[in-house]
Amino acid sequence: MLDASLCRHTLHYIPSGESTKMKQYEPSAILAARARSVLAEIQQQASVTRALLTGFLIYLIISRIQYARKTPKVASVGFPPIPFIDSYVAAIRFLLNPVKLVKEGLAKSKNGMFRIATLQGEYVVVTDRRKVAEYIKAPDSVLNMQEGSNDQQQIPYTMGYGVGYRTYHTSVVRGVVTKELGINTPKMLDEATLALDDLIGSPEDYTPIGLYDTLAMTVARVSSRVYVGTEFCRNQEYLKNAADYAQAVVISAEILRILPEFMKSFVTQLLPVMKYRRNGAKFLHQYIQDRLDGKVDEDGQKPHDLVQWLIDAAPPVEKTVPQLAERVMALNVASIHTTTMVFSGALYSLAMEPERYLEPLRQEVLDNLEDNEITPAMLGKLHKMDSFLRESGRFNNAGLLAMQRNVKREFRFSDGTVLPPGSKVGASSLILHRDPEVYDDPEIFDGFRFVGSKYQDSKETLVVNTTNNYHVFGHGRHPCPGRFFAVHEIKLIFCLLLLKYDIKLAPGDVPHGIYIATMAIPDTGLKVQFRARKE
Ligand code: HEM
Repeated sequence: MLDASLCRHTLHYIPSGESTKMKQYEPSAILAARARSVLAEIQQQASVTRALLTGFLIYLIISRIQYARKTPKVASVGFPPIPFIDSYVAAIRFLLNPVKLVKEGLAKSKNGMFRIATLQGEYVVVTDRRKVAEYIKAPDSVLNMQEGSNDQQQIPYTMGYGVGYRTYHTSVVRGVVTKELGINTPKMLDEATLALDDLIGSPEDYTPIGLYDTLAMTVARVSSRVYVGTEFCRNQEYLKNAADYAQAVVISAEILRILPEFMKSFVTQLLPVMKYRRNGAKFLHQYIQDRLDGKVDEDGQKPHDLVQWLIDAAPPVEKTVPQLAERVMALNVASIHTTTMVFSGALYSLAMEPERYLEPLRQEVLDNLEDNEITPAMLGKLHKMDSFLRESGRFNNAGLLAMQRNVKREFRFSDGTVLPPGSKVGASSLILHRDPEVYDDPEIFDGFRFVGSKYQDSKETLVVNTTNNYHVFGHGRHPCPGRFFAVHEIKLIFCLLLLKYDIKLAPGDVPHGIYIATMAIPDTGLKVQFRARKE
């Protein structure tokens, strides 16, 4: 066998046409020498192949060991028993059927935790409020929030390096943006009134209005009045660019997440998200430059708006026009669709049962007006509205993976379960917002659930107060600092809507919210019927 194959191999080197002739005169010693060299060559090739295969095998073993090291030992769902591709298959299964998998995980898990795979990596999903209470207290050196957000939204690429790593805007939002809410209320009311007049008008009969887009543009306009003043908040192109940018961030993050790190900067330049970011910077360029040059109000005072507050707080490296523009755009992302999703969920619930909720909510507003005016103080007295918004958040805005944290140093739960460095953890609001030990009849929407003797004076149950079982705004060390602004804005627009309109859904219409991976997305296409109220 060996000989025959050797001969075939030897003849291979003989030019065609001469083979028979040459073979006749070739002495056997030469043939043997050739055979030996070919054998050596084959042996060499075989050993190279063997070395390559061994190297590859070692690589697979090491990567599997590393994978096992950073994989918490908890139940898992969606993973087929096929090493190396199990995580990819599980991620695709999760993408196609996220709610089913989370419910399966809940049923399978013995300790309120299970593992899923997503396109952005594997996560331990916590479904027990006692476990949420444990992990949510951990410092960022152990369970890191910003890295979790950077992963989720690919912030350093989609919104800018500074936004991802120099997060001074968080204290601006927690501080001055919240403190100046009272002063800014008249401006916000003024802008909301104008926006609703423009977008809904005063229809005499019930008229279908696309709720999501109407609210998104109203929220964008009212927020922008506080962020960048009248020059931009009434500029439709600016508002649309800001709203579209937020959506582009979400879509671009999905694409970037699956790329290796070294390709991300380059690919980001080709994605639509950059177009919106550049447009935003063009719009705001002169406005920010004037402020950096020290421009003051007509009355000689420092202006009161987001641009000024950011300039006052920014570290020197961030005090440039492009970076400040980037930061304003990033806060638009944090504000517009988040607020719209929460608000639209509540209004759909109202429009589904107007006979149950419209009059009580409206009467509460009428009873609390101060000299016929909406004021910051009266907004604080609207307990039914507050309960309605909290219940809507509990029921309608329950994502599958809130409060995502990246594990930097080993974290050990009290039952001994370990989250190794490199792993990721989050909590499932869909399960925790419907915990029957905490909420009576959790599967029923009860708009006034948090009003009444049981909850009297209980600050724990205000819409802005986060708990282990209510995380529309997160919880723990990093609750959303913009929640006071967002809720204030929603309440004042809600008051105007209740005072101005009758609201209902057309017979047979129901909102169809969906889950895209871990996010709960409300119906963005449904039309709600509005009619100017006859007093
Ligand atoms: C209804 C509207 C809003 C919702 C549902 C919402 C929700 C959230 C959530 C879930 C988090 C992450 C919390 C965590 O992981 O524990 C967060 C963080 C944040 N939000 Fe909001 N948000 C809203 C409005 C706003 C607004 C209007 C602003 C700005 C004015 C804002 C600025 C921020 C910032 C800066 C963070 C990061 C906080 C940190 O790093 O500690 N949000 N928000």
